[in-house]
Amino acid sequence: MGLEQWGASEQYYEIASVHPEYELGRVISQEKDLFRVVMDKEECLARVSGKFRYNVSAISEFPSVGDFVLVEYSFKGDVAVIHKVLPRKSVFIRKAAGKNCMEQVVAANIDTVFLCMALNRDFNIRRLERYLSIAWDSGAVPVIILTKVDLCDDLEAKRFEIEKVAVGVPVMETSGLTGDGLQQIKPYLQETKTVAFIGSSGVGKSTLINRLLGEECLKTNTLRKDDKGRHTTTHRELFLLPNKGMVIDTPGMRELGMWNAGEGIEHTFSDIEKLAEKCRFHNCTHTSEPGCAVRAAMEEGIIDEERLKSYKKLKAENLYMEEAESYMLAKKKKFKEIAKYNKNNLKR
Ligand SMILES: Nc1nc2c(ncn2[C@@H]2O[C@H](COP(=O)(O)OP(=O)(O)OP(=O)(O)O)[C@@H](O)[C@H]2O)c(=O)[nH]1
Ligand SMILES: [Zn+2]
Repeated sequence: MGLEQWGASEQYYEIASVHPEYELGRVISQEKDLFRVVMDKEECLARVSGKFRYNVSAISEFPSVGDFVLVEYSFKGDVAVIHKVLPRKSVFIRKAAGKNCMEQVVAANIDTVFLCMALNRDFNIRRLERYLSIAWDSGAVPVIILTKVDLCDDLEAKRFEIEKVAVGVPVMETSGLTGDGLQQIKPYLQETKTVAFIGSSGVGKSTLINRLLGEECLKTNTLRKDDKGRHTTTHRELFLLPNKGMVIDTPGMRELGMWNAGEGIEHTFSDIEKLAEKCRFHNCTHTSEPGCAVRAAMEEGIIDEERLKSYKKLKAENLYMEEAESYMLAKKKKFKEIAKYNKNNLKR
């Protein structure tokens, strides 16, 4: 079975066979510059090679949880060396938190991305549009998981709001407390498939995963717990569900900034995009131009004003980051940023 149970396909083995000096592996967790990698028969800790570090031209090129990599591995206990990250079939990227112009890979090679939002105060349709945009851009298939259904007393109203923004996306109502709705998640947990749980801190991602692990009869629960028996996710980690694929748990995110997610935004707001084709000016900003089909639709109540605002905001933010990045690349500042990232990551 080996690495196949961790999702390694024929294609990855083929690429690896060109480099017999290296072993194929998958990154299952990361702490600073140290990666835990599973291989066909063994597991090891690994760092990227100096050459890799030197040649990298974007921070997103560094290995991340879910990545398939080629490692140089000799003895158990030794820190192995990562030489290559294999092409990703999907990657969920956000702008790293803070004022910098850096991207952060949240998870790679995922099949389904569970966008988790709690049905209590965390509920925020505008944030969901943001998550959906990045998810559609990632190449993974988004599914919306509404959590803490036991705490919700206006389910109908919330369902109605979700329906307006999540066309064509499956929506599940769940409770990690009562176990409600868990059955709907199960069809996505399949051998060789990887799912990731993404959402704000405290929405109940780990509670759901714990339940899923429990119901899969995992004998030793590998999720770490703090002294209160509570689990707080501090870093991303990929878990194997026996015969039922893989799960990536991610720490809760406060900010989810756009990073080259233009196509995802277009997909998420395809209703507005379609209307925009009918605007008189092809570069219409849908603010005050005559013959604007988008504003007309808004005035008729077909499009929510808040949704239009959200669309414009995400587009502007995305464009700003794209421009900032090309400016940094042109001024070679991007490389300084990578060097700084390298330095910070090597500090222990
Ligand atoms: N009422 C209720 N509480 C829940 C439910 N799921 C989780 N909780 C509680 O919400 C808190 C946060 O749950 P976690 O599973 O740690 O949340 P998380 O999304 O993994 O949080 P981070 O690890 O910080 O990202 C805990 O106190 C849970 O007991 C639920 O369905 N209903
Ligand atoms: Zn317009």
